[in-house]
Amino acid sequence: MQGRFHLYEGYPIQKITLPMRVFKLMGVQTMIMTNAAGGLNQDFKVGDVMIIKDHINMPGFAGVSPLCGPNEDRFGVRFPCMSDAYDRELRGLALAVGAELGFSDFLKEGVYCVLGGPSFETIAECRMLNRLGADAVGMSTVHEVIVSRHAGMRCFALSLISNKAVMDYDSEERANHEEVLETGRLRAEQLEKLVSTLVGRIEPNNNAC
Ligand SMILES: O=P(O)(O)O[C@H]1O[C@H](CO)[C@@H](O)[C@H]1O
Ligand code: HPA
Repeated sequence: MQGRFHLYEGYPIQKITLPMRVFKLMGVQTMIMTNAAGGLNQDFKVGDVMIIKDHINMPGFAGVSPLCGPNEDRFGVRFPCMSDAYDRELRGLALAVGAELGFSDFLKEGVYCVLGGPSFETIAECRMLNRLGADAVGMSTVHEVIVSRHAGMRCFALSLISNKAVMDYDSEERANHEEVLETGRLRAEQLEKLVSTLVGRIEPNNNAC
């Protein structure tokens, strides 16, 4: 996909995730997703690339899920498991490929938390999310992962740490979209190399539904 839809754009969550079901019907077995995210983990630097190992679905806590409504049995079960949402094998492969490409310095692993946006987080919210176990925060991806997993596709996702979440009341830093876009431009070529090399190494998913 060239870009994606977001909750904050006003789309119903089922429309945001419709492309995943289209991919499933096209025979796609593995979903690779990328996003830009604010770094909550104090060890992360702007420009780091975080392999997502798990997520915290904040909108889900409030009953906002792309799977709300009658279950589409054609795609998956009513109550899909999410404890293995981000494929362990693909995460390992990405770390290995990243090391081969000399990217280990900026390749990390962590937990992504999705919020609705479009406002960036307050300082208190960033502190809370970090204490809850999130390493990065953003406004996308998790809904797509949930629908992909429901449909039995494997998921792999990367967050580019485009900015550091502001955690300190004395800080002069302010989250802004220009910085997000600029960091994206700086890492674009390396991210492309990482993803294309990874794709070349992925074996077909023989366990796919
Ligand atoms: O998650 P993606 O779409 O990469 O973009 C992230 O960057 C934008 C904010 O700068 C938001 O859309 C947020 O979700
Ligand atoms: N917060 C939420 N979403 C984001 C951020 C952030 O700091 N950076 C990029 N997307």
